Amino acid sequence: MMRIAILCSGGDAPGMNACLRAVVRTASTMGVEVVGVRHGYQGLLDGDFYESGDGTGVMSARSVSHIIQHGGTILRTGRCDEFRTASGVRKAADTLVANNIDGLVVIGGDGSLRGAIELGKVWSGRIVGCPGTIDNDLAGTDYTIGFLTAVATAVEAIDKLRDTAESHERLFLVEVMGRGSGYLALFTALASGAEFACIPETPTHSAQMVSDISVLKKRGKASIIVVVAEGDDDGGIEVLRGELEAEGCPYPLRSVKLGHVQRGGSPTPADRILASEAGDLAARALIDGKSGVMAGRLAGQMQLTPFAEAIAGTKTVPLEQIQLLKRMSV
Ligand SMILES: Nc1ncnc2c1ncn2[C@@H]1O[C@H](COP(=O)(O)OP(=O)(O)OP(=O)(O)O)[C@@H](O)[C@H]1O
Ligand SMILES: O=P(O)(O)OC[C@H]1O[C@](O)(CO)[C@@H](O)[C@@H]1O
Repeated sequence: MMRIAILCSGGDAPGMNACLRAVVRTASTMGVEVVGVRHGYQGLLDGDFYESGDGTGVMSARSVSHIIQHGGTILRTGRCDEFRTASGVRKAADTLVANNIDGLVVIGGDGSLRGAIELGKVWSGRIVGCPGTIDNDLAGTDYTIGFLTAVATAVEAIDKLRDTAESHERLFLVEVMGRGSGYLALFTALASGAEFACIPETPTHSAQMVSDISVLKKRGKASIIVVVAEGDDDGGIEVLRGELEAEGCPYPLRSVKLGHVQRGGSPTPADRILASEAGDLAARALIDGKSGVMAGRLAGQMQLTPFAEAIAGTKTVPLEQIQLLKRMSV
């Protein structure tokens, strides 16, 4: 009987559970045993398996009942420094061999897929990835699992901040996550009606911003929301706040970091469906003999993309949406 393992790695993302459920159920239906690995790659180093009750670590279709709606991951996740070393990767491979594992599904972001590439160099088993990260920084999929939920969470927070901004006639700087990508900031800004998005992909000029903000003030805008990506080139939300103040920003300023709030919570239906489709495709592909590929959805079509292409950094925020935000902020 074929045996595959599954782990979640990197930051948790809403929909990881839905993806896990899909892998377990599709594989079980195809007569393949699924062993859950806890705490990401650290679990491979430690032989830390899902607590199945019988010591096998095997996840049945019932073990993933009613998790589709929950954020986080029942397998736990993690960032593992030892796995970044050659000896760590070797140790992980040894665990897989010792447990007769034929294939591995990795749910995680670009770092997790880099790790999968390294593992594939020393382990003869097959590896398939699913894009689980709120950053949306992987090519080979329009959206990563968790991204749209994180956008929804940030938008909900900004809707509340807008009430205060409007009542006090203030400008709020709101920092969102996204690591080196501006996707989360740009989509959050578009969906919340924010006036500006400061993202790593475009230069942030505080003097120009104050000039634009002053025009909006004259046009009668009571409040301004500026969404700032954590990876913005200007140096972060507090640096930008200081610059806007120094340049004579015509509104009183407040700054809010949304932080890890964006990572948690129940996945949206769109994320649950994407996660289910990706997990199902990953399981079928692995059982079919595929390896070194990530399951994603591009323009409505589920497809497999080689790891190297998925992490190549070729995915850029849509320029037309940057322009759309400008046209909406008048
Ligand atoms: N170059 C690499 N070689 C070996 N392992 C790696 C490499 N890069 C990352 N990893 C492993 O993958 C883990 C997860 O990577 P990382 O922390 O970058 O998160 P991620 O998968 O990009 O997810 P997220 O986008 O949510 O942060 C790392 O902690 C490490 O164990
Ligand atoms: O949870 P940690 O380890 O602090 O990592 C935070 C990072 O993880 C992410 O949430 C997901 O990659 C990034 O947006 C953020 O920069």
